[in-house]
Amino acid sequence: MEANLSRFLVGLSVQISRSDGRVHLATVKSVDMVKSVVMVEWHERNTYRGKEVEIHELCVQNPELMEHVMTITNKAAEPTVPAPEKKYEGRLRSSRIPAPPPSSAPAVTQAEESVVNRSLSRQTRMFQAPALVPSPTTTTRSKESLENGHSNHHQPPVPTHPESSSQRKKNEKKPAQSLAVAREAVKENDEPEKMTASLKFQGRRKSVAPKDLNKGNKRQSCAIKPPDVKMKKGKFGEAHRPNQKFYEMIQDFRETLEITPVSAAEQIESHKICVCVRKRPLNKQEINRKEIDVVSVPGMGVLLVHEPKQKVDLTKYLDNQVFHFDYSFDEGSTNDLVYKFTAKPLVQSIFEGCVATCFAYGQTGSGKTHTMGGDFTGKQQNSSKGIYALASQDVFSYLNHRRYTNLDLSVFVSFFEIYNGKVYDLLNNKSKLRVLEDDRQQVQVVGLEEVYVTTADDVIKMIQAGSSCRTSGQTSANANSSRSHAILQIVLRRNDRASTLYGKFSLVDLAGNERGTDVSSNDRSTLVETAEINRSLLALKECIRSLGKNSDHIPFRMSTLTKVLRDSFIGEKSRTCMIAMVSPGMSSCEYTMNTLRYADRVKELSGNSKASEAPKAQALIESSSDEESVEADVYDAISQVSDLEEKVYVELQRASGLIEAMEKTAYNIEAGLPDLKTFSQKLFDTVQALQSAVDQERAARQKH
Ligand SMILES: Nc1ncnc2c1ncn2[C@@H]1O[C@H](COP(=O)(O)OP(=O)(O)OP(=O)(O)O)[C@@H](O)[C@H]1O
Repeated sequence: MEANLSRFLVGLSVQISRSDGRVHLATVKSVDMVKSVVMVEWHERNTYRGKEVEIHELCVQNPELMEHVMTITNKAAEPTVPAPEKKYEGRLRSSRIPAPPPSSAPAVTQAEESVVNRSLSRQTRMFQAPALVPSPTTTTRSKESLENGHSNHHQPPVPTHPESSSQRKKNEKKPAQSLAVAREAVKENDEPEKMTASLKFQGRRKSVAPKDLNKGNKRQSCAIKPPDVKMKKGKFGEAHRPNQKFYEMIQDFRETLEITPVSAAEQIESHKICVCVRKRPLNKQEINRKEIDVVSVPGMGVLLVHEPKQKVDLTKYLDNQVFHFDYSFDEGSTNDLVYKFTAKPLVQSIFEGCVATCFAYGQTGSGKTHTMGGDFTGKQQNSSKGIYALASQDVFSYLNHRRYTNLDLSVFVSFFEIYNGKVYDLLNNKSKLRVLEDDRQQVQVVGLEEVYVTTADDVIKMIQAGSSCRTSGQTSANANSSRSHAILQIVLRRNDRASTLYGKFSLVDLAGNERGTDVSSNDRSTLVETAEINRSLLALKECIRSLGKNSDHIPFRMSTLTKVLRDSFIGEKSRTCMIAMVSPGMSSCEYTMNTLRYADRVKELSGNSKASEAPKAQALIESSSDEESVEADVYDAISQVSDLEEKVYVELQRASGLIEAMEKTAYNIEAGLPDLKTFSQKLFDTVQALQSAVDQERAARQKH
């Protein structure tokens, strides 16, 4: 039967429907009766793409086929099932995803095999399983990625285009292009002229607004009709993956993206303020929960969030938000690669006398500690693989470099944390320290241990000791790591009598921002903790923005964090880098958006960054339409309102703390009132007695 059906169907040109709603022609390449599907292929954007289509779905789409298929199916007398078509196994929808090697497949029954193939295919698309034999294009990319510092088993999910290298060269010349490519993808279904218009908008962040999705034909393809109209059945059924529809929409979207990951060979640009974003891979729990990955990193500083949304009429759609930073690192990027473009240039800057600061920002579990402190093998952290250690190694390389030896410098290290506005020394049994400011506005952390070090190993040992102290201390204090800021400072001092400060590098693992706007908790300590974190993160943002504006007013007194880092925000010699970490899962989408908005605001004024240059340059070339500039204005206004909201929120929290303190005082006064009354009565009695004694004395004198 399959042979007949194959003979009939293979090579036929048929209509297929995409999960984004498009219907177009494709050629049938093979038939798989076990799965009751056909594999179709079509040409799109200079490459061949593939997809599995269920036979019944094919018949619905191509009614003229129905009769023939029925005839052949009914005629099938022999129930023997030939070996399933292997050609496209593991490729599922994209013809560019590699197939698994036959030898690696375990011996399974046909039914099992079908299930195995399906789940493999699913994973392949998400995580590019390492066991798969790569196709020629993917092999090139894998090698290239490895060389570029991308770990093999975390290859980005979107395969490369055969023309990507030439395209990449083009992109290298035009940094803004990647954003354009992403936007093009966002609008892939627009008519060409609309698409051209859409590319003109080069704002920093762009939301493909849901309001537009169902306006006439415009971007209608991004929306899924409700089930009672005409809905494509999920390949694995909604029950198997809770958000199958969104998953398919995102996968289809990704097929249109061109990937240009950060390459280790790329030129590193020096920035006064550099803002990057790093996406971690889905973790085991998220994979077990069948969470979908809603973040795409096409590279060239671009990151997309596919925010799943649903209208009141149950229409599902993606609100695709585009963000543009100085660098965007995908889930395959190693700490080495991230380090190279973020902290490494800052290490060199401290040998030029700069005050450098590198921040890791993001929600709990997004990878801040992984990036700063080193990756984990089980529960063991490999401290030599984090930015702390990599920076320390480079500090000693530079120190011994002939270019800097005549500076006659020594290296000192301190490691402390800020929890609830208080500073604790992690190199001195977590002793509590005071922060003082002198007449010249110099801030001192009184008694902070500053240890002289001679090798990177010394620093790594101190990081390990400090981190363990931090963890155990927090357990006893009932606070977890994400609720405190940890700061490692590497200080260069001249070997003169005064041990003059020459350069300083602060590496900061910030408190998680995940509960930044959570006001549902009534627990007072949580509220105070949250208010403190909010205040410090808000203060940090304001200070970096002031640095970007070259403003004289740096609001560093707003929080202990910004107080102790005051030097970082002042003057020509300041260098700052923020790495915003994001978790890719759909359940983290809101936090991811908060993180990206925050980073976006930090970056906004960093005039020397690629991120802000791209739109400016583009604006010179293309005059944006009224609609676009209104959109940009609205976005700016929203950002300002959200900043104000944050400030109001912080002030409210502070006010509520003050009210509470006043209430406490009032209560104490009230509690002390009876005593006060008794005391005043006694005083009154004493005064009376004294008065009468005085009167008696006076009367006695008069008698005399
Ligand atoms: N880029 C990455 N690649 C692989 N695994 C990662 C990556 N980033 C984070 N992880 C893993 O995710 C988990 C959480 O990461 P991590 O502890 O660094 O998060 P965090 O943001 O520091 O959280 P917290 O604020 O709670 O301290 C760890 O098991 C870590 O190994």
